[in-house]
Amino acid sequence: MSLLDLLWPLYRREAPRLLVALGLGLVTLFAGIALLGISGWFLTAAALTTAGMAFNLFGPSSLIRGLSLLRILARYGERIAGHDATLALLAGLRGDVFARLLARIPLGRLPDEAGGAMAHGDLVSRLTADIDQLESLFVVGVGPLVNGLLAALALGVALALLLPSALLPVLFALALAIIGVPLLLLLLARRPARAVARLGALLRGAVIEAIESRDDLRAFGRTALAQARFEQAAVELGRARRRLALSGALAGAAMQALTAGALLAVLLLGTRALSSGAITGPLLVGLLLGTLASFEAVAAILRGVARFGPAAAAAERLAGLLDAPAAIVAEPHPLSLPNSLDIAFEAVHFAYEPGRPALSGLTLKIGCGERVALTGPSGSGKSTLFALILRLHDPDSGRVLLGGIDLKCADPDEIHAAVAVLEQDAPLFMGSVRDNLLIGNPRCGDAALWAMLEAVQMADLVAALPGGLDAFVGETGHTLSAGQARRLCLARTLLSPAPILLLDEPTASIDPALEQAIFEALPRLTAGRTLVVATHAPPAMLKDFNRKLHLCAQGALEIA
Ligand SMILES: Nc1ncnc2c1ncn2[C@@H]1O[C@H](COP(=O)(O)OP(=O)(O)OP(=O)(O)O)[C@@H](O)[C@H]1O
Repeated sequence: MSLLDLLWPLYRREAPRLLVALGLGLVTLFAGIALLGISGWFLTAAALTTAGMAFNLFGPSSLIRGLSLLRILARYGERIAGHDATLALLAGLRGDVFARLLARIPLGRLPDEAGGAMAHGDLVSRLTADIDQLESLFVVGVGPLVNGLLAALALGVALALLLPSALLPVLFALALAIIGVPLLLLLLARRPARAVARLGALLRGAVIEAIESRDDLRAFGRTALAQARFEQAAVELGRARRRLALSGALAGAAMQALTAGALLAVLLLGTRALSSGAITGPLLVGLLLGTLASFEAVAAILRGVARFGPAAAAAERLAGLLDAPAAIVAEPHPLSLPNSLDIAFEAVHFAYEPGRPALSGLTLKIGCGERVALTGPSGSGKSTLFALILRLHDPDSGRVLLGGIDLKCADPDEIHAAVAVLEQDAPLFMGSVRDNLLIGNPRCGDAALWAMLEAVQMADLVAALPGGLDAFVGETGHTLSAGQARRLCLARTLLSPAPILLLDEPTASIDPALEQAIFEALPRLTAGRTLVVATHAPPAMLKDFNRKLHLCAQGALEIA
């Protein structure tokens, strides 16, 4: 999908407001040109007219007042309509891109300049700064372009009627101003604009990385390294911005020179026409000021084009993101899952990267309602097995089935309703204890939440927090210890009504006494449901499980 495919429906939705903004922009522009032209003509005519001669002051002066008022009102309306529509457009675009991004996670390699998998900061950049850049596509792009073209047309018509001798040189200057200089600017700005977008993302990435790893950086005495990386990116960004500004300045100077050239042509050829009596003095002054105002409108195209470079670079980066293949493609006519959901792996091969299999030829079956402990050395594929049951990835070969249905044929929403997971690095979200628990089951009342907190030995702690269930646990749960955050995430998963529960290292960071208590509580908390726990806990703690599966590189070996 190209960015235009994404933008087009949004533009269509906002078309009425965008058209109003465009119309009001035109009124503003022509009121401005007429104001300048008529003022010049009026002042000159008034100066040339002797006091005793009849001169209608009232008509032109009220016209000037009227035009000034019209210009102010039209500009005000244009700003409101244009920005309103643009903000709605950006909000819609951000929502659409975010939804598409979620469908593509985990992202593979993208065709970005760095050539590697995308960093966290880069993704944030694409969703925020890059989308903001697209604002210029309408507000400083389309609007000024239409205005500039119409202003040039109006000037051409006025010259053709009133001063035909100046038409050709002014048209030449206009052609250069509308086509030549913007093209030159596009060419000059292309590379620095891309560099600015890329380095801006790098800088944001450096900040995010440094903040996330601040404690380790401090502990290892490597803060200077993070500082140096940030400064290096900032210096390079500064250089790219300077190159971008320089190309804009060069194009601006060229535009000024063209304006001066056109004014000179109108002045010289107009003076000649004045002496031959073809036009009057006030008309010449009016034409000169009209030329000035028209070139000002044309120069606005350049400002739009100057912003177009960064907007095009941002659009390229967004398109790169949107064109990434979806991690999972849903079946258009999925099969419904049955009530009895046994899990089966049939000769499953899966590798995150070619040549490095995470699961090779895995075959296993877990019956409905079974409690299974999954053990195995680090890297043997326990988390990968969970990811395949959730259909976060598809196997390279073989099949994963739920209730006899190949997951590739099932509805992803049904799979996710049937399977709840506690991931190894499950996050706590910004919000209260209650908000975090209700993610597992929004229908739970306070009594059920407290009962589950009791089961994971967190009730006393939460009761002691200011606000209890309403206590704020902060971004990534930083107000809790690692073990406490882990138990809150475990409670969240156990609250889910899903008939299959997958717990990946549920007792990581938890002391042995609590670990023992949690393993003892699991059969009661998960009664009647399928439970698979990936764990490195000692065998003595796993006595309540129906089966233990030991995973090794070649597949699953069952231990009695
Ligand atoms: N996102 C990923 N990209 C590339 N390789 C990965 C990714 N996640 C896991 N792997 C690789 O797949 C293999 C299986 O990893 P997995 O996390 O499933 O093992 P695990 O048994 O859960 O390990 P642990 O007990 O340490 O959690 C490992 O060799 C690992 O390096």
